[in-house]
Amino acid sequence: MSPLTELLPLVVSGPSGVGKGTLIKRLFSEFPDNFGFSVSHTTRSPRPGETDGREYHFITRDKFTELIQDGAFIEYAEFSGNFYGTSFQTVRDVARSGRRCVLDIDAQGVRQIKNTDLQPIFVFISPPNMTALRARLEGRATDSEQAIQKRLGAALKEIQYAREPDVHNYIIVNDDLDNAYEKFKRLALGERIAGDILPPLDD
Ligand SMILES: Nc1ncnc2c1ncn2[C@@H]1O[C@H](COP(=O)(O)OP(=O)(O)OP(=O)(O)O)[C@@H](O)[C@H]1O
Repeated sequence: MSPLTELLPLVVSGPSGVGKGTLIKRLFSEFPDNFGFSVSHTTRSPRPGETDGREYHFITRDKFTELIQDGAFIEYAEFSGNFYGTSFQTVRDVARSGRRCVLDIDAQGVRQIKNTDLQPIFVFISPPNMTALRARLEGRATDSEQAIQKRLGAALKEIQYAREPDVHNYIIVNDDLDNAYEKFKRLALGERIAGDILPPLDD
């Protein structure tokens, strides 16, 4: 197994509610010294309890635009009026601290990363089916029914993109959480794992 410091960044993507955050959180709590999260930049205001540099780097719109012009971002996007982006510098800082960088990124971001010279490992976290995905979004109780509908629509697009050849190096189906975590952990630690196959989402 190669030392973690030599490992390429790990890009984790998958539909909202599939359990990316859950898997990443568990990995970080089991291996607090081995992994580093890439903290994104955003123009949105901090929510109560959020600290600059921890959840996000909070910056102004002018500064964000300046960074875009400087080519500072690996990927960026605008959601409901705010910009969010991952800078090359953030990923480099994590690597310099001797940790493997883990990025939680949507399909649009995956497309953008593919146009850079960063050559990460791409892992797609898939729901076992759409019914389970809806149940998780409802169970999390952070979204209105309308927002859940929107997330499910976006999920179908994420999954369609994941079906295209050569987009992801690995697929992990998050059905039973412990099983999925075991695979995710081994992959993150640099082992070669037998990935799963994308399930048909026809229910
Ligand atoms: N294997 C699983 N079985 C059942 N529930 C799960 C499983 N994995 C995660 N969950 C639950 O599903 C909900 C969504 O998980 P989580 O917030 O980690 O998703 P996410 O992919 O990070 O979403 P987002 O992209 O919106 O941040 C949480 O309530 C979590 O506890």
